[in-house]
Amino acid sequence: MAALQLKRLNLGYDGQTVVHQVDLSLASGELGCLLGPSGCGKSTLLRSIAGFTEVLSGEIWLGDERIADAHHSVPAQDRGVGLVFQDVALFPHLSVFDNIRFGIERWSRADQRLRVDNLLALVGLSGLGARFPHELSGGQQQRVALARALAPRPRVLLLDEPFSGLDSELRARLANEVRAILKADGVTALMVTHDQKEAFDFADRVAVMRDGIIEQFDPAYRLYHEPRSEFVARFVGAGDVLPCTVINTTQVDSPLGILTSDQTLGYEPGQTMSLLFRPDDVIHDDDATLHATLVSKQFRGSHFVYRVRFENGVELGCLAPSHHDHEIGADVGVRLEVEHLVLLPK
Ligand SMILES: Nc1ncnc2c1ncn2[C@@H]1O[C@H](COP(=O)(O)OP(=O)(O)OP(=O)(O)O)[C@@H](O)[C@H]1O
Repeated sequence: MAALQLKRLNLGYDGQTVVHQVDLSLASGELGCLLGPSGCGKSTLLRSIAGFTEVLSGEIWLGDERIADAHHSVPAQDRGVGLVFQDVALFPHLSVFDNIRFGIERWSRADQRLRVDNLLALVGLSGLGARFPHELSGGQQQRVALARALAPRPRVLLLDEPFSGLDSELRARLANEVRAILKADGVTALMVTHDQKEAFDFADRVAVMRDGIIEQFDPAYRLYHEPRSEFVARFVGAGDVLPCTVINTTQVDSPLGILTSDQTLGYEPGQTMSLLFRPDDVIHDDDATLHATLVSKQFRGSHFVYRVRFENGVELGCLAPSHHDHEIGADVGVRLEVEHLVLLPK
C-alpha cells in the first residue's frame, strides 16, 4: 500500500484552481520531490497534505486513511505529518535536546531520552544536546529542525525548500545528508524545490510540475535521459532541440544527417519531431571527422562545456575534457554519441 497517495487532486484559492488533477503516490520509505518553476503550485500541493490548504476535489490518503477530500478534512495536528520549512524556527530559549523533544513530551521520560539521543546520532550532532540554537551553524540548525520533525515518527515528512536559506555548497551537501538520514530511519518524505541539483541529490523520484500539473514523475536518470516533453528536458538539464523527420523505426533525418537509435522510436515514418541533444551526447574529440567552430566555452573544473557551430549554422552544447583548452573561433573535432535518440513532440 502507498504511504501517501494523491488522487485527481484539484486545489486553488478564491475560486481559482492552481493545481489540476494531480495523481501522485509514494511507497513507504520512498523520497519524492516536487520540482518546478516559481508559482507552478508546489507549495500549494505540499500545504494541502499538511492540512493548510483545502481540497476543491479529489482525495489525499495517508496509508489506508483518507485524510482529505472536498467534504471532510482531518485537522492538520491530527494527520501525523512532519514539517520542515525554509525558516528553521527552532525555539531560541530551548536547548537542542528540548527542541527535539518538543513533539514527544507525552512519551515517558526514558523513551524521550532514547529517541532524542538516537536522533542526535542520526543527524550527526551527538554531544550537542545541551547547546542552544544560536550556538549552532546554519546547517546544524537545519539538522536539529529535521530531528525535531522526525521525533514523533510522522507518517510522512514534508520539506518545503528546506535548504534555500543556506549557501550553495552547504545545500548540495545537506540534500545528500538528509537523504541518507531519512533512508536510515525509513521515513517517507516529499520535498519541494526549484533547484534541479537538489532534487536529484535528494529524491528517489522527482515530479516535474508546470502550471499546476505534473508533467512527469520519474527517477532523475529517466527524467534526464527520457524526458517526455521539451519542458521537462529543459528543466532538468542543459540541452538543445533540433527538428527532425522520422525515416523508419530506428532512424531520423536531422540537420546533422541521418541518426540511428539503438531503440525502437515508436513514431510513424514522415512524422516531424524535436530531437534532444544533451551536451554529453556531443563530445569534443581531436580525431573526429565531423568538425565545428568553437563559439563559447565554460570551464567546469573536471570538463569544459563548449558551444560549437556546425557548417550549416546549427549550434549545440558539447563536452570537452578539462585539458582541451581550445581558443574561441578554433575549428574543433566533434563526435556525436547519440545511441538513444530522444524524440519529443513538436
Ligand atoms: N494564499 C494564496 N492566495 C491566493 N493565491 C495563492 C496563495 N498562495 C499561492 N497562490 C497562488 O497559487 C499559485 C501557486 O503558488 P505556489 O506557492 O503553490 O507555487 P510554488 O510552485 O510553490 O512557487 P514558489 O517556488 O515561488 O514558492 C501561484 O499563482 C500563487 O500566486
